Amino acid sequence: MSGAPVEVVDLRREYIAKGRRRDTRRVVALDGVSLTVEQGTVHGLLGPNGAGKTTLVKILSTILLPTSGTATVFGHDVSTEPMAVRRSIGLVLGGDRGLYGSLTGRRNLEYWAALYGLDAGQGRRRAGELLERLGLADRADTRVETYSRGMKQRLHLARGLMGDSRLLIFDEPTVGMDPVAARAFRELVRDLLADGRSMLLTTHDMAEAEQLCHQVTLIADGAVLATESPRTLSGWIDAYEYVDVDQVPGAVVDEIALLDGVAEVTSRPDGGARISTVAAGTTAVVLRRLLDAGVTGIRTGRPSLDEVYVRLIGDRGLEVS
Ligand SMILES: Nc1ncnc2c1ncn2[C@@H]1O[C@H](COP(=O)(O)OP(=O)(O)OP(=O)(O)O)[C@@H](O)[C@H]1O
Repeated sequence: MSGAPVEVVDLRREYIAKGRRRDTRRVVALDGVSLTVEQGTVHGLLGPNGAGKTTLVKILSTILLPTSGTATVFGHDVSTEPMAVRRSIGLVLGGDRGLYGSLTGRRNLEYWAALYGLDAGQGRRRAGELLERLGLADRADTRVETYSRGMKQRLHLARGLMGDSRLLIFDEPTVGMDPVAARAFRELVRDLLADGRSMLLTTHDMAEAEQLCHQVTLIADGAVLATESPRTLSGWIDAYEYVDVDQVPGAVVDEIALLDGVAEVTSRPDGGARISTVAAGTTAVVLRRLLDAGVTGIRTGRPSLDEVYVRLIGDRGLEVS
């Protein structure tokens, strides 16, 4: 059966969370998510902590079932054809999950090769190639518990590539990597693309998404805000700035709050304020007004990505429950 590498339609996933006094609470981790990963592309899932990224990855890798909606991998439904889905994907999780610390890197890979159905000779060959490819050859025969975080991350990558899968799913692939390893990862992604593979990766990092992805789905509170090219998204994000002032007269604040491109002014009890701007060029106008009014103690900056998400949700009138 053929189909896009990933097709998700109106996907919902709820968790029943247990409270302290045996009461239960329903947590909606995904709420009507739809997205498509096109053949031969890298698709990013970008969102703050708790957005639902890992839940989506787990559903696509058949670790979790959806509450409702559908998800298919190359046309195979994750709920009804999990074995076919598993054969098509290579999953790369981060951290210590799934690594055997008391075994060497090479033994870990050979073990997974057997799970992927490779015979011993093929497994040894493939493990050797991947250890070389990922810069782990000189530590291949030492125990994984002695590896740094970045080395473990590279071993995870090797594991995901053991099965020769057409779709690779990476959960926060470069967390813990040093810049050299992160660059090697980007090169690896390019090689995999040239090889005709498709990829889905989760990240908190807009710069990484920009360098790697063809399309990025911005997700917050379990809902899709937008699927765009990374260039468009970073344009939206770059438009957000803020100006912090130590002391500012109320009349000046009121005037600035009415300017086009000023999203919000929050006054602090100590007489200071944060002026949040959203349109390119607005910060310069705000600074001029402040200087004209004789205000000193001014600092400008950019909000964190998480703060930008909150603003994007508000500014674009998106209802996220
Ligand atoms: N097993 C669980 N039981 C209850 N709630 C859960 C469970 N797993 C996740 N959640 C909740 O579901 C929501 C989505 O979590 P998820 O881990 O998918 O987000 P995420 O985007 O991957 O976040 P992070 O970047 O922190 O990993 C969060 O509110 C989280 O607290």
